[in-house]
Amino acid sequence: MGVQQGSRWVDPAPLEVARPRLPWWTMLPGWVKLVISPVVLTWLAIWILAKIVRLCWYYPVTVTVLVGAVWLDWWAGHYVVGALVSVVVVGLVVWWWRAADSYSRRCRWLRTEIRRASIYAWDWRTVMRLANLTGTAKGREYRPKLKRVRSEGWRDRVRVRMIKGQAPEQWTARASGLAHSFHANSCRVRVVGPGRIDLDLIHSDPLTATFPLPAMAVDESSVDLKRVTIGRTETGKPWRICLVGNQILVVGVQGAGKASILWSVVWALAPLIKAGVVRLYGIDPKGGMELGQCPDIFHKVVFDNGPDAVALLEELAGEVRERAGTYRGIRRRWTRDSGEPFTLLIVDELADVIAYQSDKKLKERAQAAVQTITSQGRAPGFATLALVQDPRKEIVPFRNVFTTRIAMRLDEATQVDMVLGDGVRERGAEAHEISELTPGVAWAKEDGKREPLRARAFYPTDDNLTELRAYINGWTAEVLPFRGPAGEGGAAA
Ligand SMILES: Nc1ncnc2c1ncn2[C@@H]1O[C@H](COP(=O)(O)OP(=O)(O)OP(=O)(O)O)[C@@H](O)[C@H]1O
Repeated sequence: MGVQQGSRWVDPAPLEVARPRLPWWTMLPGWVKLVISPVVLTWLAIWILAKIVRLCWYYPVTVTVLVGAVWLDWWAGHYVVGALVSVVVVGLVVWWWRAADSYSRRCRWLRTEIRRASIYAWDWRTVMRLANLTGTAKGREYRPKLKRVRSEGWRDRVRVRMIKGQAPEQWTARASGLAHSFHANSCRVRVVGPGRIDLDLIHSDPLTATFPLPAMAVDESSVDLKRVTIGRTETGKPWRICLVGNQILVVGVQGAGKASILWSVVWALAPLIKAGVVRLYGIDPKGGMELGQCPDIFHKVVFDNGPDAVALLEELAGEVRERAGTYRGIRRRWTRDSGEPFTLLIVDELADVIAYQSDKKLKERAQAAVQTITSQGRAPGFATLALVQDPRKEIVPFRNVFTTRIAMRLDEATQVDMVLGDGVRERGAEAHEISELTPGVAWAKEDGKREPLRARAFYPTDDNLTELRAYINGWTAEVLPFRGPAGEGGAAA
C-alpha cells in the first residue's frame, strides 16, 4: 500500500494499487462535523486573516497600490486606471534613466518588494530543499522561514528564521551555493538573535571608489580617542576605531594600503597631537620611507631596526610600567584629565623589529618590550599601531594581545584565520579575495564583537601629508611676492 508522506504519495510496490487514504475527519459522524464546524470555520477565518496581514507586512506598497487601483477602477473606470498606471510607469522609467542614484535611494521599497517576490519568495522552498536546509520529523517537513527582505542596491539583507535544531554554521557552509541560487556574487551569514540570521547577498562592491581624507577636525574637543574615524564601511557609515585601551595590528601584503590606515589615524588625531594630548612615537625600519614623510610630528622616531629602535621600545615599556605604578590605587585607566599624554606607538613593519632582526639579543629585547607595551599599556594610556606583511606565528608570536586586528589584502585564506581568528573567514571576511584594484580595503575584527567589518581607509595624498605637517608644527603658508625676470608680480606659497 502506498504511504503518504506529508502531502506526497510514495510509489506503491509493483502490482499494488495506490489507494488514497481519506483524512481521518471525513470518517467522523455527521453530527460531530456539525458541532465542530463553527470552530473549524473560525480557525479558517483567522488563518486567512493572518495570511492577508502577512502579505500586507511584506508587500505594503504593492498591496496598497493594488487596492487603490481596484477602488479607482470601480469609482472612475478602466480608462482612468489605465492612463494613471501608464503615467506612473513612464515617470518611474524616466526617473531611473535620468537620475539612477536618487531613484535607487528613494525607490528602495519598490526594489525590495520586487526582489522579494521574484527571487527569494519564488525560489525559497526549492533552494532550501536542494541546499539540504530543511528537516523532517514525524513525516512532516520543516522549512526555514523567509522573513523580512531589504534591498540596498549593492546587497540584499534577507532575514531567516532557522528551523529548530539548526546552527548558523550549517548556513555558513552553504553560503556559496545560496549566493549562486539567488544570483548574488557572495553570501555572508550574520546571527541577529536566537534562531534568527541575516543572509547578506552581495551584488556589487560599494568600496570601489576611493575616499579622500575629510577636512581636519577643527579643535581637540571634536576628537574622541574612542571613536577615531579612519575611513568608510561598506554600509556607508564612518569606519571608527577605538584607541583607548586598544592595541591594533594591521596586516596586508605589499601595496595593500597599510600606510593609508596609519596616516588616516594620524590625520584624525592632528588637533590632539598639536595640543600635546597625544604623543606619537614611531619606528620605521624601512629607512623612513613612510614615517619620514612627516618626521617632525613624532615625539621620537627611529628609521631603522637597530639598537636605537630597541632603546625606544624599552623606554616606552619602562614608561608603561612606571605610569601603571603611579595609577595603582588612584585611578583605573587613563583619561584626558589625568594630565599625561596619551601615547601612540606606530611601527611600520613590525616584523623587521621583532623577527627579521639579525642580532638575537636585540630581537629578544625588542620582543619583550613590544609585549610589555601591548599587554600592559591598555590602562595607562599606551596604544600600539603595528603594521606587518606576514602574520605567521614565527613572525608575530603574540598576535592575540592585539585587540583590534585588521586584515587588508592577503595572499592566502589561512592568513585570514591567523589575523582575524578562527571562524571569522567563514562569516564572510575573505581578506584574501580583496582586489588588487582596491588598496585600502580591509576586514576589521574587534575582540568581543562577533561580526567582522569591511571598510576602506581614507586615501591620504602627498598634499594631505604636507598640510598635516604644517598644521601640527604650526607653520603657516606665507604668500611671498614673486618677481619674474621681467619684474612681473606673482605668488608662491
Ligand atoms: N585607502 C586607499 N585608497 C585608495 N588608494 C590607496 C589607498 N591606500 C593606498 N592606496 C594606493 O595603493 C598604493 C600602495 O599603498 P601603500 O604604499 O600604502 O601600501 P602598503 O601596504 O603600505 O605597502 P608597503 O607594505 O609596500 O609599505 C598607493 O600608492 C596608493 O596609490
